[in-house]
Amino acid sequence: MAQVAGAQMDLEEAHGQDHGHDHDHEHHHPVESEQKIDFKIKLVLVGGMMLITAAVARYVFDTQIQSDILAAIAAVVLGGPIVIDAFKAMITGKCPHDHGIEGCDHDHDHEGGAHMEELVALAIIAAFARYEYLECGAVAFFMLIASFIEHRTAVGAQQQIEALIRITPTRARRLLEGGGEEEIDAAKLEPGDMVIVRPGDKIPGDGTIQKGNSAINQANITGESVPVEKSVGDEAFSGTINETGVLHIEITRAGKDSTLGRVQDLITQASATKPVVVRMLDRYAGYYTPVVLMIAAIVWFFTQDLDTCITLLLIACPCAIILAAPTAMVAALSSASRLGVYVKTVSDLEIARFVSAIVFDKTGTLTVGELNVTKLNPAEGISGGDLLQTCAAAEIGSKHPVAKAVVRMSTKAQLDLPEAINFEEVTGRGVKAEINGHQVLVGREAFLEDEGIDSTGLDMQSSEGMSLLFVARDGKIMGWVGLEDKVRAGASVVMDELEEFGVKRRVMITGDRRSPALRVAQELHLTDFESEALPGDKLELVKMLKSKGHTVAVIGDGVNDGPALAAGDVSIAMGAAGSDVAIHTATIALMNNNLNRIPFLLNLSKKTVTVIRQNLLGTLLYILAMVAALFGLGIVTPLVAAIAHGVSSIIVVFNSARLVREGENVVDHEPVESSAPAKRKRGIERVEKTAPVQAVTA
Ligand SMILES: Nc1ncnc2c1ncn2[C@@H]1O[C@H](COP(=O)(O)OP(=O)(O)OP(=O)(O)O)[C@@H](O)[C@H]1O
Ligand SMILES: [Zn+2]
Repeated sequence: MAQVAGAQMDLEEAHGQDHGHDHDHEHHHPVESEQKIDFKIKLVLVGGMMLITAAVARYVFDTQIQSDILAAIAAVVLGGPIVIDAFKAMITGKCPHDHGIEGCDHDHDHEGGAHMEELVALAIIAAFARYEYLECGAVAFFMLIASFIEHRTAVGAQQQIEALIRITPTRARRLLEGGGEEEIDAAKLEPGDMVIVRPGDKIPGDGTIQKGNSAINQANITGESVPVEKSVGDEAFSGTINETGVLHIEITRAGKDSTLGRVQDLITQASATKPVVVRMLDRYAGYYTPVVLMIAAIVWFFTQDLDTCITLLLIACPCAIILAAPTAMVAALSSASRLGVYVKTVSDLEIARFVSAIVFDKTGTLTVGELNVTKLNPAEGISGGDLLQTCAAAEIGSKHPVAKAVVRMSTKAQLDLPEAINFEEVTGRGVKAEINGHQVLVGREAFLEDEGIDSTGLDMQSSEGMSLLFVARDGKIMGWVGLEDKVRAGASVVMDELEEFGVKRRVMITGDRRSPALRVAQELHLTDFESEALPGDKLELVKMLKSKGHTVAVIGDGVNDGPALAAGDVSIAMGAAGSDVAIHTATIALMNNNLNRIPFLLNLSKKTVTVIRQNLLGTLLYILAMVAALFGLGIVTPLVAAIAHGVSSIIVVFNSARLVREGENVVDHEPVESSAPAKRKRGIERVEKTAPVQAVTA
């Protein structure tokens, strides 16, 4: 009980952060279902009271007539809707157990072909026909209670979708060109609009901060508990909460196109997909009801005892079986999304527990991806300033982390950058541009070599552990720029957890040089690494690992690694918030950059499957025990069966709800952790002796 309440609190909290003006909005679907559920609650309360009164009346009065009249009314009040729903379902072929999501066709798919209320409806009718009103009412009562609990707990798919709809911003304050501001519907925002967001307000769309700085609580989207400091030039996401400062934001994406909109799509899609077990059950579902009815008919033929038949129908009603997998899946999806992990189809969640090899990208995945220029090594006759200036001028058009680092450094050094023309970027290799009439090349050593540039004369002594950019002008080498990156905080802990989980090969592949790659590989206890890789090599690596029988997960930032991501059995895009590519190419979108979400995901997968198995096995045992008790001992009556039926569904729902709490102990690390360069070299030696790291190709 407490667990489920806790989960609901989380959802509620997300709602509670709605400061002020967002409250009075209307969303037709949740409102509709709320009404339905409210009505059901009243029904259950009224009916339940009458039943209890009827049961008491049976003992108080000498005759049974008073009790019977009350019980009959209760039976009609409680059982009526169930019988009507079941009839409707039989006629339309739709599952009566709708989750209240309007226009969501997947509902009846969800429950498969087994219309779980048909058998109960039949039992209700049979009991009513035999004047067993009290039993009849009790059956319906427990049935309603069970379905009510399913709806109310966080296990209801709808709960999760509702929570996301609640965080959708509804109002925005748009800045007018002539000064001043107007309040408009957030849905009416368009790219290019400038909005003002005050502390406590929700950010109405994705956009870039143009003025001000603030701490932004992004927990809604990225699952990071700690607010993120943002200032001019940073990206802000729809539905996140501005905590401290006043911001002017230029909208880049609004409504459905925003990160929030995409996340909502992902959740809706994911809860419409089916786990493998359910697909299997579906195949036989169509036969289930007829078979049970036949058995009941045979039993009746031999025993002539309608009570036994009614009891049998109740025992055989597969509510708990039908709830077993979907409730667990939805609970797991919801705890994943709380940590910023969005799974597109539930089968990915099932596969994740088998992962035995993981391929990581280096830059931006295992490392922070924010490089720093730490050394300039100009060739003879070239000044350091000239080298950096030329390099930065050529790189200004590139979005690669190395390019950003070089440009940032040149700004710091207050260099004026001449304009580059005929800029061209060769993916994973480097850039070409014309600067002040000179042909400039910047990139990896092999890139310059291919262009016929000789870099052998350069001093390479101090390049150990650094990423290098080689710069050439008019066919002559100018020198290299040395850059360094930091390994992500907590990455080595994550690697240890992965090893413990059974991920035998933890492989890094990078386009970078061998020396910095080796450094990262050793620092993180990776099993293999491949350096100086070309974009196509990632795909080859994934294929190779698969051919060795591994279930492979690929983790990247979605840039340049689309094919490799697509080839993985599971693919995870890191830092997917704000990146359309990443959300589209990967099967799992990780909205933040915390590597600790990976072991969490693998463990969640394992636990989810365990919970599903517990649910199924437990239910089967319960059914067998009930059947044995019915025929062997004759101690099971319709009333007992009705209670047991409701209880079994409730147990399944609560067991699944345990998954909602998964990941509550996942802590986010401080964003940056650095290893002091001086210690590093000695470190390498030590690690090498204890944990040999081999190149993949070897
Ligand atoms: N815009 C660029 N300017 C200069 N060099 C580049 C550029 N893009 C790529 N390179 C060179 O090509 C190499 C490989 O780039 P790539 O993007 O494939 O990998 P990476 O960023 O080094 O690492 P990872 O593969 O781990 O993300 C880089 O290390 C760099 O030397
Ligand atoms: Zn049932």
